[in-house]
Amino acid sequence: MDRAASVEHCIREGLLPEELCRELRLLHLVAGVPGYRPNCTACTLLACPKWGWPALLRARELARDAAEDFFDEFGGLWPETTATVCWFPGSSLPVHTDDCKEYLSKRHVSVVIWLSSQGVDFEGGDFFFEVEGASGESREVVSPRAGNAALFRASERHGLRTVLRGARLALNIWFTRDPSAAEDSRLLGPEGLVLGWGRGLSQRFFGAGPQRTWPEDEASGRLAKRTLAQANLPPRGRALRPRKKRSRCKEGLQPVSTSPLPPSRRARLAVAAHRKLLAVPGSKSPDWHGGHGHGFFRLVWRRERQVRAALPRWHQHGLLSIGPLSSPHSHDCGQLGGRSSALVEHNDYVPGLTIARGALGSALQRRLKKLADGLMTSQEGQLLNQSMRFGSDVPPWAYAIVRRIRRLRGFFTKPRAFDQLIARSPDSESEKPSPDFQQSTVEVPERA
Ligand SMILES: O=C(O)CCC(=O)C(=O)O
Ligand SMILES: [Fe+2]
Repeated sequence: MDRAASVEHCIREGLLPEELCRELRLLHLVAGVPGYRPNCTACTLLACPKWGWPALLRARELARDAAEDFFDEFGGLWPETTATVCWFPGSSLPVHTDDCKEYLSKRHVSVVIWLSSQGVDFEGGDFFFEVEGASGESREVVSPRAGNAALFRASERHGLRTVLRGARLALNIWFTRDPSAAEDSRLLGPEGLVLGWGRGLSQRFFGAGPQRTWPEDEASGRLAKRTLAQANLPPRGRALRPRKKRSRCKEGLQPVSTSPLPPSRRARLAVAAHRKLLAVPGSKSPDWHGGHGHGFFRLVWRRERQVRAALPRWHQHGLLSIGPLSSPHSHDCGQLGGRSSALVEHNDYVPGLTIARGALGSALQRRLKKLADGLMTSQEGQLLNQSMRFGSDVPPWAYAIVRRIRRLRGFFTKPRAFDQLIARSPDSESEKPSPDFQQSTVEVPERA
């Protein structure tokens, strides 16, 4: 019997080497922003600063090889979204499938690689598959360990039990069989160039999201220290010293804010991360003699140059499934004009919004339309029906639009981070709410 037809998932031990897990933990620490789910931070490949790309791309390739091998789809899977997600206490994910929405329907295979270990870095947070057997449904529970991975079809039912303590970090990679939905077209398209490459210095170090505006909180401080302790960085100053491990688990769930670190702390962490990532083993880097700031800037610049120079090579070797960097990304916008209302969807379970084209007055409308068109154009220039962005994939000005929508309508009952932007065409079929996700939808009437 065909293996793929009989076995739908597997756990691969040691898919990522410890060194790579460490790099990704550091990257998340520097570039993660609130998003994806309540009590989570996320860092997507699209919006992460480009010095983080090599680690993410390497991990992505290992995941792709493993998935193509296991599902016997050699050369057939394209990465659709790559993101690290950190689950803090109180976060969980009920039984779901990863293709349960229209805008997720291009996801065909899921790979989750854990970057931290249960019992060491966090408590709770078991991963499980819901498997159907002769005697009804049962759960196959997996204890996440750093470097191990779950490979499964996106249509398979699975979930994540509540995290009770610590920080549970994972790398999610969803694959599609449709190359036009591959994330690389966005990575090197105008959107990626704006988000991933960044303009100002701080964008280049931390990513383009709103991370600079969130205040510090205790949970991210703890995560920072633990991650740094695990990363074996040379201690430098107080912020980098590992803390004693906490011996007792706190009773019950601790509600936490998932705010990332303030700029000063992030800068120190970024410096530490770069020292680790860019250091040539066994040699003293002369770049550091100029002191922290100066040497750091030069290292970032050098890493960026390396990434930029490597892009054609990566592309040539099939690491990037896209056209040349300079390919024009244009299409006929005319057919999209004349929309009169926007659907703003407020989803109770997954915090976020769906924004369609139109409405909101002419200036915002133009910007929103531009964003939506950018998000909803495939590599071939075709318009997609829906598209989703979260965390720092959402440009800061789009956050401003959402704040304005909030003020305008006042329909948000709870303050929440706008961490997901779902742009979809008004022509797309309205989706049926999945039983796993509660939704409420609000029509925003056209403004005069
Ligand atoms: O982190 C995990 O173990 C699973 C996460 C998951 O299923 C998801 O994000 O869809
Ligand atoms: Fe999932």
